Amino acid sequence: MADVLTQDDRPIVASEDVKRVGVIGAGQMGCGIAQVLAQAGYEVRLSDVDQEHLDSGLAKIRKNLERAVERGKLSSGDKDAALKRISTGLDYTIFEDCEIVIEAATENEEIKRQIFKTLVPHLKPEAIVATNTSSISITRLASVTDRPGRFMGMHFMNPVPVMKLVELIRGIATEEPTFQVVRDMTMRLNKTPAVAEDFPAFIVNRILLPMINEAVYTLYEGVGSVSSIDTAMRLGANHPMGPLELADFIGLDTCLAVMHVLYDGLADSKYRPCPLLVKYVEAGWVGRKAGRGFYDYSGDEPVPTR
Ligand SMILES: CC(=O)CC(=O)SCCNC(=O)CCNC(=O)[C@H](O)C(C)(C)COP(=O)(O)OP(=O)(O)OC[C@H]1O[C@@H](n2cnc3c(N)ncnc32)[C@H](O)[C@@H]1OP(=O)(O)O
Ligand SMILES: NC(=O)C1=CN([C@@H]2O[C@H](COP(=O)(O)OP(=O)(O)OC[C@H]3O[C@@H](n4cnc5c(N)ncnc54)[C@H](OP(=O)(O)O)[C@@H]3O)[C@@H](O)[C@H]2O)C=CC1
Repeated sequence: MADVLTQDDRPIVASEDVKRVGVIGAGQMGCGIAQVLAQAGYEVRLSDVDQEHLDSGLAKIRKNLERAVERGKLSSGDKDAALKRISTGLDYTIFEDCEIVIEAATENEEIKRQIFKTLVPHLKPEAIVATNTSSISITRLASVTDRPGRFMGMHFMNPVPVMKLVELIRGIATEEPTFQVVRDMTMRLNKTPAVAEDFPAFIVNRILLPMINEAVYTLYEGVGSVSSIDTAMRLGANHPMGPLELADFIGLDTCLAVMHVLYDGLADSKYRPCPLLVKYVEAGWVGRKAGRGFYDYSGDEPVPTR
């Protein structure tokens, strides 16, 4: 532990002392984050509310690493070592020895607030808490913890092992040493940080999600079909995925949650979630992870639903 005192007079962990990192939520993001942490040499503690999610998450990480070995990007020994560094558990006692815990559970403020309240009594006093939220106020989330100075946003992009960016967001109370430690960790993960202020949806999603929402309006108003909209944006704007394909990839529940945060937080009607997006989420058609969104994923190839 470094001998650095900050506003709340407790020593804060130093970058070189960060060895054990917790991840809360074994969904697509939590598993991706756990994978890149383990590959970078951190001991990872991964938790979720559901043992099945932990089992399927670990299987997904194993598959990703095996694919990297097959493609000659990773040695078999490094794959085994990375897998060995990940342990799992259903309760927060697994985080007692962690220097940093990254929350990557469902994009729902109430769920996240509950997680942080339950989590902090289990942490070392000097531990840092980060959230991978796509949109929610870092300052508000920090305020439910006993350590707003040791709290910040660390927003990875999906798929985590491939995407180079991590948005770093300070809340109003985030202390500089916290920021430095999280930035150093971002670099060790071989990612590029971009600093964003604590405004609804930060930078990437402030720009990307209204574009996706507009694509859903374009579908809703019959301007184009699912495949024509996606083809238009892939070939016409050189996007690697069409906006509806990307929405399914992100999760329509997450897309809708981000639009709500933009609409509520910025009080501007241009962020109104498209009613068709709302309907798909209400139907449980939340994208790839549910087997159905703007595409149906039950067959060999995704089939457009409209
Ligand atoms: C919502 C938020 O809060 C913020 C966000 O994340 S917004 C979403 C941001 N992400 C994007 O915009 C992604 C857009 N899509 C893409 O960039 C690309 O389609 C893609 C990288 C996902 C796939 O690329 P592709 O060229 O079509 O596919 P493919 O050739 O199969 O894969 C390229 C590499 O990515 C890897 N990859 C693809 N999907 C992956 C996944 N889900 N997990 C891990 N690795 C993956 C592949 O293994 C492959 O690796 P190698 O080069 O080492 O072999
Ligand atoms: N999807 C994306 O492209 C991106 C998402 N993010 C953010 O990352 C976070 C996670 O998103 P993503 O991985 O896509 O979502 P997923 O739906 O894939 O995963 C969320 C996981 O969290 C679990 N969970 C729910 N409540 C709790 C809890 N109290 N404690 C622990 N785990 C819990 C869920 O379980 P169950 O399903 O049983 O509820 C699920 O396994 C969100 O904040 C999202 O905004 C950030 C960048 C990109």
